[in-house]
Amino acid sequence: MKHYAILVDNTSRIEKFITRFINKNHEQFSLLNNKRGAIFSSFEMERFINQEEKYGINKLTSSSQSLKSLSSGEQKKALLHHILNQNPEYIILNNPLDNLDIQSQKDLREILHKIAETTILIQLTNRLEDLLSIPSEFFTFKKADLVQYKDEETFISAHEQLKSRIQKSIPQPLNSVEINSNELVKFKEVSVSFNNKPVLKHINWTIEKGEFWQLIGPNGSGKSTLLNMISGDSHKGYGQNLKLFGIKKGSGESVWDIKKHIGYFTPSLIDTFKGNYSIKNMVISGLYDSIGLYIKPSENESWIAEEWLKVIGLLHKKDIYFQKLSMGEKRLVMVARAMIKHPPLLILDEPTVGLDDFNASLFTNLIHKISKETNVAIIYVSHRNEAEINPDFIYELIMTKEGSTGRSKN
Ligand SMILES: Nc1ncnc2c1ncn2[C@@H]1O[C@H](COP(=O)(O)OP(=O)(O)OP(=O)(O)O)[C@@H](O)[C@H]1O
Repeated sequence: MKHYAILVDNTSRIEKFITRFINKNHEQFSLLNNKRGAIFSSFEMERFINQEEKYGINKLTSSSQSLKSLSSGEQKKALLHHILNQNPEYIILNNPLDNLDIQSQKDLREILHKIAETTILIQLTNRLEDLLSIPSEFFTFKKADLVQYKDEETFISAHEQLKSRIQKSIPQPLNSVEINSNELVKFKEVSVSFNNKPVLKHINWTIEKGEFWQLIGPNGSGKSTLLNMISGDSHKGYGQNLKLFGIKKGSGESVWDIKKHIGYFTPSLIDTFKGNYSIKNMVISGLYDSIGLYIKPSENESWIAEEWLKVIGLLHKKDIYFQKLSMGEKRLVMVARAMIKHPPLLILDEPTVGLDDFNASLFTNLIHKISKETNVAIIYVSHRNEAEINPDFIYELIMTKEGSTGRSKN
């Protein structure tokens, strides 16, 4: 049985490619047109979440917890379970390993190996390191062009060196944000549960100025829950022994007081910027923590935004609408926007998910430079060990039945 690997990048029209399978009019894969297929993809997950929100139908789990509130890894596992139950004749796997913890990645590779005996697998991946060992046919799909390689060796050697570097130094801020406390975040004996399900147990974690932390832990261990308590998006931080920038959470500060000290980026944040904003104005809006820019920027603000655009290599596109950029370019702009004021704390939640090798190397090189050239503290969450990411410390969540406990490591 033949299996297929297709290397995609951030220019690939993946949705269109997949739609052809759904509509059963794929010229290159016409042998699948009369077979029953399934799609393991974040697009498909979004479809199930929308269905639940609009019609209250949850086809993926039997639990009362909403699909949307499942962690990203839990969502993927629920979708996989649903697909396998349907015994499809072929499965399209769109970046199947993204969002999964290390053990779950291993488990998924094994499961796919087993079902490959009876099910045709078509793996779309934007990271070469994620290639499954099963495929016998190798392609690239860039923009809308599908190109086949004669064998695996030719395919791998054609794509190994996709790396990029940022040459310019990180610009200094126009004004520095003053914080009196050296301790930016301090969790002391913090425990959290959702509907009586314990998630975090006795968390003690202190982040000081300028420190670079990677937060790790299995799917569902509470990483995003911890970050949401810091960034102000979760009420779970109130009534707890949690200090942010030297002030106890819940002692009268507004969400905006906290947000102005934090730069935050997670890929889903991009969806909140739907208006027609030029990328230069997008970067400037980071000075105001606003979505869109409602004032005429000063000369200095305009200058510093252009300095940032030079760093990320997009000055020539400064007047282009953000919506028109590629996925990799959008993420660089979002980091420039988060960093323009040099917030004391930069939070990055699975920032490279969905990026191709070239854009992931550019993105992680930018994070590396920020950590070396500024005094901004960073919390970085990822299941991948990206080459450029060298944190000073690791905070690891270890799952137990009573909730995850945490430990710090250098
Ligand atoms: N609003 C909610 N209601 C119920 N349970 C929730 C809610 N939000 C989160 N949870 C649960 O809390 C646990 C921790 O979720 P969280 O998203 O913090 O995990 P995570 O470590 O970020 O996981 P992943 O690596 O998969 O992204 C999960 O089991 C999740 O289902």
